[in-house]
Amino acid sequence: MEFVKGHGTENDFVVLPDPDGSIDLDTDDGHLVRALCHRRRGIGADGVLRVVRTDAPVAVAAGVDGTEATWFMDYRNGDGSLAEMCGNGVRVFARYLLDAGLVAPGTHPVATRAGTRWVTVDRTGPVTVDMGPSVLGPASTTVVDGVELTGVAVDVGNPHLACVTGTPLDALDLAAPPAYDRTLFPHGVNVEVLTPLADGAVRLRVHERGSGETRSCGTGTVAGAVAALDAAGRHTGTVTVHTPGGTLLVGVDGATTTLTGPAELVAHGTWGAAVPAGV
Ligand SMILES: N[C@@H](CCC[C@H](N)C(=O)O)C(=O)O
Repeated sequence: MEFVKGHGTENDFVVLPDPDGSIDLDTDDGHLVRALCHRRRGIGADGVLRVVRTDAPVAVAAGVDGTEATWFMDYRNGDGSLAEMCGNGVRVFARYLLDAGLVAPGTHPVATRAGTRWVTVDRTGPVTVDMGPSVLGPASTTVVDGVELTGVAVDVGNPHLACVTGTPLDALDLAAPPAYDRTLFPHGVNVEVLTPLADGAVRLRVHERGSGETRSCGTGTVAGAVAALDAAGRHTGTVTVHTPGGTLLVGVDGATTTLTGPAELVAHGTWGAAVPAGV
């Protein structure tokens, strides 16, 4: 099985070219995905980006909208679970499409479980995705490393709880899944902790549903920017988001949000391993 390894601000992915959608990623609740993403026994990644044609049976069965897009980003978290969207992933996905000669430099639609996203990619430089509108929800609390934090629900196609806090970020242990309101987030949630907006910028860390603490999260970055603006009494603006893995730029206007940052492919190879038990 051919694979490509890529990352966006160190949020890393195994890219699986599978135009016909013939690779079985579903058996045993995503056993193959867990094996690929395992950092000791596999390739190692936060998630898998399967590259599938929108007219392939698995894409049709997933209910993706193939009217505009030729390619479906079938995203899986490192634990094998499905997620609706991945902001860094879709930028790496576009980098792969360009590198593989499947699209030309420019702006292209990519189908995701959260709908179509338009991604602008060139041979070099950052990749920008129109993330669509972010929807602010109610306030809610979480407990991170024994510290109770208040945040705001933000729907970026996938669920987030973004907590703007004065608590020093570096001291927090984000390895364990934070507690959250299961009524508000019945399908789980990604939890961001971030500093208040200062000089147009924030620092942000994240615990991702299905992947644990990651070095960056694109949808989380947008959720954090929207929450930081909201906390500052604003609903539009441009926010520079510093994550442990790098810096992203978020634009928020009345209609949509955009996410800009690096997206790189770093390796390609062949996965030939028998899928190990116990992952
Ligand atoms: N890292 C991604 C988000 C991946 C999905 C997330 N863990 C979820 O389950 O919703 C990003 O860059 O947005």
